[in-house]
Amino acid sequence: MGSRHAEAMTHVWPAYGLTVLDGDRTPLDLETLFGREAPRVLEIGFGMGDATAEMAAADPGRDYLAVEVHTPGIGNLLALVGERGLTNVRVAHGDAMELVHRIPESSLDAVHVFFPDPWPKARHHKRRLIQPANVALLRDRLRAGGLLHCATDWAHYAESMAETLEADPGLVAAPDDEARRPETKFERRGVASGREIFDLMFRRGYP
Ligand SMILES: C[S@@+](CC[C@H](N)C(=O)[O-])C[C@H]1O[C@@H](n2cnc3c(N)ncnc32)[C@H](O)[C@@H]1O
Repeated sequence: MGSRHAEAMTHVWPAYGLTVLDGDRTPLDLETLFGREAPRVLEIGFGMGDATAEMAAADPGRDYLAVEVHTPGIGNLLALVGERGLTNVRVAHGDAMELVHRIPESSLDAVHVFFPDPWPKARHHKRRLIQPANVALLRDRLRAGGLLHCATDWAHYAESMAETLEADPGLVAAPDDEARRPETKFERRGVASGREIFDLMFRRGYP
């Protein structure tokens, strides 16, 4: 771990970090976690977190709960949060779906899943994040009208995402929404390899 990350783990993690333990189902009190009442965005698998920090800095009226399993990414986002003085980001270390179980229903304004691991081999598709049971859980955590925004540079995953999202009975396609997000690190890699970028946006329907 570099000194920048070590410093962030010492000084930023205690205030803004959250460890996700497998099997822990204690409901999260988001108002206490963020210290205010505001619309909330969940970002799943933020990688190194540069895009997350950029979005949170440009969007101070909303709170960002960002979850990642990769330790260097945790250190980097914490360092960015400290350096940029961001008070609207909380950094969760652990499995995203374990965290989702702890988020109250109808409490999120948006869920971002940007460039999740594509698991291209057919025998690994079951490891993909965007699959029916996970989508149902994510949709329940959104408020009515809340946005589920997925992006990928893998055409086959985009097709399977579209099928899964369209099949969910509580989601409505939002084709006219603008894909407003910074370019991410994995997106840059995909573009450099000549791959097309797909943004899929769905909103939770009103009951
Ligand atoms: C392909 S990278 C994309 C990172 C970033 N969103 C970007 O676009 O640059 C996928 C990320 O998801 C993280 N990830 C995979 N499974 C996860 C899980 N179950 N919970 C949290 N993060 C996960 C990985 O560690 C990795 O950093």
